[in-house]
Parts: sequence; C-alpha cells; structure tokens
Amino acid sequence: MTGGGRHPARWSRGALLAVSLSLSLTYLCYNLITGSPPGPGPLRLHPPPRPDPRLQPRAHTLTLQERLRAPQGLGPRTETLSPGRDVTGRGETPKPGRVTPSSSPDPGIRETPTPGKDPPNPSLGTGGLNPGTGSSSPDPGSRETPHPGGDITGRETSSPGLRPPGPGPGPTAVPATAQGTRSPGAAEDCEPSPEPVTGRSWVSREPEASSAAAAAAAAGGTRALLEAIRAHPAVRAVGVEPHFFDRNYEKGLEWYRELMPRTWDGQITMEKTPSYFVTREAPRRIFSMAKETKLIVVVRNPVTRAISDYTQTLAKKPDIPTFEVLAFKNRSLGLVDASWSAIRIGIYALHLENWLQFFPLSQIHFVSGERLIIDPAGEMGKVQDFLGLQRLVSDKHFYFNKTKGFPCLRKAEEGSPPRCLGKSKGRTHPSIDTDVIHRLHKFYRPFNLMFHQMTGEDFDWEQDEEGDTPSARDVVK
Ligand SMILES: Nc1ncnc2c1ncn2[C@@H]1O[C@H](COP(=O)(O)OS(=O)(=O)O)[C@@H](OP(=O)(O)O)[C@H]1O
Repeated sequence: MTGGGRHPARWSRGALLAVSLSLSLTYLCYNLITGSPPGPGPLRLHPPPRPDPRLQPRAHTLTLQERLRAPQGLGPRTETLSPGRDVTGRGETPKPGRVTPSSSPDPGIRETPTPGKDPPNPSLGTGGLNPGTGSSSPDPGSRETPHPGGDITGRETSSPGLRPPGPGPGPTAVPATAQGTRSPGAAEDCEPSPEPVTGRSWVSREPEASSAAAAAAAAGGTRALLEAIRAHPAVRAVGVEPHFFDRNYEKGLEWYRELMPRTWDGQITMEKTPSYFVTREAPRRIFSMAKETKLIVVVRNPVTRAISDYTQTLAKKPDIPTFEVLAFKNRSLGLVDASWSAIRIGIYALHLENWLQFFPLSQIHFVSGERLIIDPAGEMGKVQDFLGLQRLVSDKHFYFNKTKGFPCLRKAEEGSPPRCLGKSKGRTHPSIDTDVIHRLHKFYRPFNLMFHQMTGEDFDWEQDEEGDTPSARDVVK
C-alpha cells in the first residue's frame, strides 16, 4: 500500500470491521497480514486451526449445513441440542478434510498459495455473493445486489425445499444456496459514508504482522457499531463497505490495502461488510490473510432483521410483493421460503458454523443489535474489551434523539458535531400479519437455539415473539 498523499503514519495494527449478520449482520474483526509498510509484505498463511475443544461433538456428528442438506432436514436431531446443556457445543468436530489444499492460487492473496480449498458445498453453492459480479469499487450507498440465480427479491431461484428445521410444526423449505446479505434494494447507508446494502459485517486489518481486527456483522446495527467504534482514538475505519472478501476478492490484496485507512502505531483499522458473514468463502479468505483477526458479528432478532431487510428493499423497489408473500413458499402450509435472502440471512447458526471451521469462538464477538439501540454504551464497552481497547467510548458519547428515535453520537470523532445515522437507518417497518410473525418465530426458534448453544449467549429473542422487535422509539420513552 502506498502512503502517497496520506499522513505519515506507520502501519501498525489494523482491524477490519464488517456486520446483517445480520446477518445483518450484523460484524467481524481480523488480523491482517505480515509485511511492512507501505508495500504489501509477504503474506503468512496459516494452517487450519486446531479444533477448538469446545467445539467437540456432542449429540450429533453432522454439521448444520450437512443436516440442512440431508433429506430429513434438522427435524429429529434438533432436540439433542438442548439449551443449557452445552453452551458452546456445536456438536461438530472440524473435519480435517474441510479445509483442504487448494489447487489454485487464491486471487486475493497472490503471494502465497492458498492452503485451503473448500469442498463443494451444495448447501451454499458458490457462496452468498459472487465475486465476479461485484463492481470495481467498494459499494458506497448501495445495498445488496441480487445474488446470481436469485430473483429481484433476493430469493434463490433453484433451491430444493427441505423439511422444516426443528420441531416447528409447519413444513419449512431450506434452500440449497446462500444468498447475499441484505436483500436487494436495501437502503443505502447514510452519513457519513454511504453504505451498501448487503449483510452486515466488518473487517479490520493489521498490515504489520501482528493482529488486526475485522468485524462482520450479520444483523441490524452494523453501521451504528462502526460509527460508534470510530469514535475511539485507537480505531481507524473505512466508511464504505469494501466487500473485499466476497465480491472484490479477485482484485487482490493490494487493492484492499489501498482502500484501508492508514494507522498509527497502536491503532486498529476496521471495516464493515455485512455480507461477509453469509459468504461461504469469507472465513477461509480472511483466515488465509490473518488467522488472528478478530471478528465482530451484530445479530438481531432474525424476524425483525428480515422485516428490516424487506423494508429497505421496499424503499427502493416499492413494487415488490408483500413481505407475507415473499416469506412463504406456501403460506397456507406454513412453508417458509428459506431461499429468500431476507429469511436465510437470519439463520445465524448456519453461517456461524462456517466461520467456526476456521476461527475459534474466542475470536468472534457478538453484538446484540437490540442492546446496541437500548444501551449503546454498554455494548460498545464489550466491543472495546474484545478488541483490547481502553473503554473510551462511553455514555458520554451517546444521547437519545427523540426525533430520530435512536441513540445518536454526541461526538463521532474529535471535533465533529453530534449526529445521527441517516434516514435509511431506523425506518418504520411495515405492519406484518401477526400469524406470519408467529410462524417465522417458530421457524427460527431451533436455529436460534443452536446459535445460543454455539455462542453461549442469550439474545432474548424468545421474548419478542409477539411481534416485530420494538425499536428504541418504543423502548426509550
Ligand atoms: N443508533 C442507531 N441509529 C439508527 N439505527 C440504528 C441505530 N442502532 C441500531 N440501529 C439499527 O440498525 C439497523 C440497520 O442495520 P445496519 O446498519 O447493519 O444495516 S445494513 O446491513 O448495513 O444495511 C436499523 O434497522 P431498521 O430500524 O430496520 O432501519 C436500526 O434499527
């Protein structure tokens, strides 16, 4: 990376923030590469991580993705994942064969051969985003584009329906391939930097060998998180979503480096690209670049996330069918259309499983999208702890803006005026039929349970089952 025209900072630590892991995602942090500034240093590739003992198999041996592909779906096995019995247990031992030598160079990291090549995964197809379809530059201000093969609504067009996951009553279709993050047309990011629509994740880099943090968020709130963490003097973040590890990977690591802000010694560079969380190839690519990268994932009640996603799409494409229509393959049968990206992104356990093949749970921090609204300082405190930063972003940085209905930053950066996120964040959701909301809660329940068991964290989504999750407008009055 060149330093021309930039301040004479030395490369030091960097972090990438990405989030709707939400899938919205949602955020993730990672360690970048070795090498000295300003040019790209030699990349050090790392062997696949040792299996995390916490991830040893418990009650079953198939991965969630394998189970989703299996004819019986998740059905009978779901109950073996009883809550509280195995907080971190994913019931899966990372299989040696899961990360196998690559037969072709990794385009994003040209300096060294890629150690791992994912076996074909019919469940996820080519991944949530097609690298070949990305624009030549980061996507400021645009939401997710439809995944090739999907239609305008973000629906996978060729997904075989499987039986319902878990004990839920109605039949549910689980798609064979993952979608991008945000459904197409989701709202652009507002200020200060336009943000693309896709999921929600972050990545940060650390160009100088040590560790960088990257965050990928999967659910709603990635922009809020990034803007808040940017208030920390030890964090430098790129405003746009680079989409390097999904659609721009072919451009190579140098392209990515050029995009990232330079950091002073001791600073972390971050980015957020929500779609990383649901991109099949992203974990391997990030791991290849920097295995110690820290990842942040913002998760939100998947039902609310789906509605938020739809709301953003609707704002751009008012003619799309109703949420109720899109959410089902067969509404009278209660057959949820999990091939619709707005639905699929919220199956957090499915996506997380992919990340845990490469990164230990200890390297991933989960931010509650709900708490980020209700108690932004509290959530940011945990994020700073996770990143090894002093807790400098605190209560005094936030105030509740009644007009906006959300917390706003008193001071985003040194000397900058107070500000709220733009109008694409915090939109009023359309009213959705209650029975549809209930059915979706039922659909997600087993997946949420798995996610809870995988992460050891309870996001209290069960209590939201009466409807769409209240916004800060409802909670803070
Ligand atoms: N402080 C603050 N201000 C405004 N909005 C906030 C804030 N904190 C969290 N949120 C929630 O963030 C949701 C958008 O999430 P993302 O930024 O991850 O969206 S995106 O994936 O990048 O498009 C957005 O979802 P919607 O309410 O559905 O618009 C908000 O609920």
